[in-house]
Amino acid sequence: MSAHESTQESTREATQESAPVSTGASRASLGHWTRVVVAIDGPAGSGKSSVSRAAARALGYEFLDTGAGYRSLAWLGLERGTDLEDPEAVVGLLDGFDYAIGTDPDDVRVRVGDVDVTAAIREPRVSGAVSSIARVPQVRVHLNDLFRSLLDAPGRPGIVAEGRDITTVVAPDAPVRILLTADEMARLARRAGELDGQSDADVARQVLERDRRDSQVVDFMTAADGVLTLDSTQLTFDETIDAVVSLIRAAID
Ligand SMILES: Nc1ncnc2c1ncn2[C@@H]1O[C@H](COP(=O)(O)OP(=O)(O)OP(=O)(O)O)[C@@H](O)[C@H]1O
Ligand SMILES: Nc1ccn([C@@H]2O[C@H](COP(=O)(O)O)[C@@H](O)[C@H]2O)c(=O)n1
Repeated sequence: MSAHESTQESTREATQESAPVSTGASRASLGHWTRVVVAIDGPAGSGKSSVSRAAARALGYEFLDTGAGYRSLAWLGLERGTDLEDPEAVVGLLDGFDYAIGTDPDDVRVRVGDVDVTAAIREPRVSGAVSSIARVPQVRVHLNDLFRSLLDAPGRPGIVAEGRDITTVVAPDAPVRILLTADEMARLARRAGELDGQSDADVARQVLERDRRDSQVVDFMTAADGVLTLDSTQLTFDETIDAVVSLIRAAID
């Protein structure tokens, strides 16, 4: 049985459960983690961010959007007029990079220095530039250290972290690891019309190009050993949230 099939099976079983929310972790070992760490990866538009956030809310967990860290560094580079194709110049941005992100799923404001960049980091100019800084190894090491410290920080009994390499690099030993996928047409349809001022064709080009560049650095299209695959192509948004919550409950109850 492939990882994909076995996960669909476990998703089906888990979705049928109606167990109450549990914040304990009796079945899955937390390992060195101080709380339940849920790692979710996937390509652009798969629903990682919105689904992870809603799942965290449903479970009373925190939520960590790791892409916001990369986007914020790209935003800083654009503000300073840095050549983002020059790895040395990009590494220079890390010196004194004063970054903060909220992990309350109801308050995910993002700050760089004194500037609230929550909205700015979603602008197309940032989406178009972010892959250039994400390919610099020193950037990844720096941000991964930061992400790990947030995952292990005191707070709620669990945290859902989403990105591209959370299941494989940031927290390969997380008690729950999920690859959230959806086929290309579904992902593009979900993204279509989301970004003001851009045609659907431009949005599609941007999403596919970002995936192409990002997948040269980390593999987020296939599940690593032990990672559950959840294909949301045929699921509604609410069904996807339910499936993710059920997978988490099944793993920790
Ligand atoms: N199962 C689903 N069915 C329909 N729409 C969905 C589903 N999952 C997510 N969406 C919608 O798809 C859009 C993209 O979702 P989201 O921003 O969470 O994706 P993402 O994987 O985090 O993308 P990116 O990596 O580009 O930030 C959102 O409008 C979200 O509401
Ligand atoms: N774990 C991660 C998360 C993100 N990236 C890079 O950041 C970009 C923006 O991420 P979104 O989730 O907000 O779309 C993404 O395109 C990657 O370049 C990453 O490398 N690793």
